[in-house]
Amino acid sequence: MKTTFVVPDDLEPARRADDATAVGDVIPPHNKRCFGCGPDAMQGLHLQAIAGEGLTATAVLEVERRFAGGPGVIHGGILASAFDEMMGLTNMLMGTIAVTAVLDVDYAAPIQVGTSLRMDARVLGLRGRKVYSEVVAYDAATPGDPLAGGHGLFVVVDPVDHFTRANARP
Ligand SMILES: CCCCCCCCCCCCCC(=O)SCCNC(=O)CCNC(=O)[C@H](O)C(C)(C)COP(=O)(O)OP(=O)(O)OC[C@H]1O[C@@H](n2cnc3c(N)ncnc32)[C@H](O)[C@@H]1OP(=O)(O)O
Repeated sequence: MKTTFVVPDDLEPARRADDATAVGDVIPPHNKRCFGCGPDAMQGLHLQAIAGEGLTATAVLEVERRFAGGPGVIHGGILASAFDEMMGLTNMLMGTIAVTAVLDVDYAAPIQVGTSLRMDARVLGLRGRKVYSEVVAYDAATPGDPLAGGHGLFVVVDPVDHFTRANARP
């Protein structure tokens, strides 16, 4: 995979919360109306990320026709949304809330509508409030070389303070 995103080589280790979603269970949606994971987001992705060992999670995105960009292939923004959500949900296994500051996507190959896309995400480590995460996507039916990959820099926030301030803006 190619990327210009720089992951510091001296990250602090991140730790799974004691009360994190059990391995094999679906990480609960953080907001029922979330475009990425919310069951009530009618036009959303409805991602269900299964918690893995440590700070990892996996989900499958059915690449529906409504997700098309170019003819027959996924829209780049939809893939970016799915990657953002996958890393955001995986970060929640730490028991903290972190919002995206930087999102980097490597669109290595076209992803066809009608296929199933497996996404494997993991937290790479921390630097103070900064969380570095990555995600890699494969064709779920014929795994081989990754079709795309992503990195994110997330910042841990106090969710009440963050979203109260965000919603108070005129
Ligand atoms: C109530 C429960 C609700 C639960 C909801 C769960 C939702 C979440 C689920 C997830 C859903 C999916 C996810 C979504 O979709 S989240 C939605 C999309 N993201 C946002 O809306 C975030 C908007 N941005 C902000 O609110 C602020 O800018 C944040 C909070 C990110 C930082 O502002 P804050 O004032 O707090 O902190 P700081 O500015 O001191 O920065 C802190 C550190 O970070 C470094 N830095 C910052 N930006 C950048 C950058 N661009 N490049 C490189 N570095 C950057 C900065 O240098 C500093 O580093 P250092 O100097 O310490 O080394």
